[in-house]
Amino acid sequence: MADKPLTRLEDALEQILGQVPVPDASETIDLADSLGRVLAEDYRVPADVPPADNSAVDGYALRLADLADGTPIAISNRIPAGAAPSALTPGTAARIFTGSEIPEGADSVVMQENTQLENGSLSVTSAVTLGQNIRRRGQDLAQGALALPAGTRIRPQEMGLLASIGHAHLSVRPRLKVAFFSTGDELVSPGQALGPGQIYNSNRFMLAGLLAEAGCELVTSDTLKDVRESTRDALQRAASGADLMITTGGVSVGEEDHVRAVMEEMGSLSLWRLAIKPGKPLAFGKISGTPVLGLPGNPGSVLATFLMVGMPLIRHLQGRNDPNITGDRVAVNFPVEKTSIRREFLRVRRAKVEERPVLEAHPNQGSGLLSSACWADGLAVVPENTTLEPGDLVTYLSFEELLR
Ligand SMILES: Nc1nc2c(c(=O)[nH]1)N[C@H]1C(S)=C(S)[C@@H](COP(=O)(O)OP(=O)(O)OC[C@H]3O[C@@H](n4cnc5c(N)ncnc54)[C@H](O)[C@@H]3O)O[C@H]1N2
Ligand code: MOO
Repeated sequence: MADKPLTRLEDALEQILGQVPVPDASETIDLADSLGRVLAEDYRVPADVPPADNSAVDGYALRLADLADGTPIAISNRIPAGAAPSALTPGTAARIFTGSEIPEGADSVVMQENTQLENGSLSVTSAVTLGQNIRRRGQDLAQGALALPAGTRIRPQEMGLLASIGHAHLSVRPRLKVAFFSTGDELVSPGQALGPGQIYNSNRFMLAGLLAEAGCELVTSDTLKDVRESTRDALQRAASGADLMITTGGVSVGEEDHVRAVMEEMGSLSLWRLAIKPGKPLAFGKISGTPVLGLPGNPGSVLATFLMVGMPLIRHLQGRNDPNITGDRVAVNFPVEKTSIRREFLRVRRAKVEERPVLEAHPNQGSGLLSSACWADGLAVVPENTTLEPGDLVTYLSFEELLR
């Protein structure tokens, strides 16, 4: 398998997503708890929002024609928000407030700053147009329209919108259950003293953060020794309780790289080695039917491969319908002098030079490093077999967009 050409990222994603059916389970939750969840069904609008024409300002509701001769008009009514107004007496105005329903017979609202009151009669001090300051019934959402389709990930604005159409409970996809394993004899948990040859396990914590941002439930987070049998046992045991398993490390070519070897041994390794940098040794397969994404061990590679491969897989498994991530085209302010057959993801930061956006690259792009990942706000995509000169445009993917 090592001799096979490296797989292009698009082909890898197509292969991975093609092997993984979207689960169709759902559960009912309170609207208040729905942030970050994914709608399991379409939500339609049961009744117009807003339910009636209402005022956009504090002022006076009147009939435009009654202003024609310029004489002041009497104020016949007062309509606080929440009241059901009676019809406007012809030739008069009604005191009205932002959000109050427009009384029948009124066709315009004048802001109170553009009026004068004298002896209880109203004069208008600026030009009025028909219908001004009236928010029409159904202008936000018309009855019967699709408010939000199944597959929508709920942000605060979706919570507000679902509340505005009266839903206290929602049908959502169950949170994706993810089992995570970091592998490596050298790994020690922060808080303990480092012995010779040891390093702190950073992937475990970075993955916990990434999975939380992605709205997943972390059902297992274990650290495995570089031992074939225990790696196999741990993955087999976790498979039944997880929708997805993610590992870091152990996917390269060394004899201590057991994750890939276990997948291979069990006949479930369907993808290995991608034409991306960092992240070449990424492996994908299934164990007891559960997808396993084997990310390389280097922490910089973990971040890039989680964002570029893990996130599309997670979105797919969550049944999400969001549009593809396209990024922005931004000029680089650095050269890339050496070509590579692997598409490269550089840790970059968006900056401005003479008011024009440019990308700066961190000088140290080593895949073992996280300092450059913390400095950066996104990834610049250098296509395969490409050199760049300052000023050339590349695709910039912000971490924010990638984790959406
Ligand atoms: N002969 C070859 N050697 C390597 C190749 C290759 O093609 N041929 N590929 C290199 C590339 S690229 C990568 S990436 C790494 C990936 O190797 P593994 O996925 O097997 O990862 P490990 O060897 O287990 O670890 C790599 C590196 O990352 C450190 N690490 C691992 N886990 C953690 C963790 N949880 N927290 C912090 N750091 C971690 C580990 O100590 C190693 O330094 O292989 C290259 N080699
Ligand atoms: O693929 Mo490795 O992640 O380049 O260092």
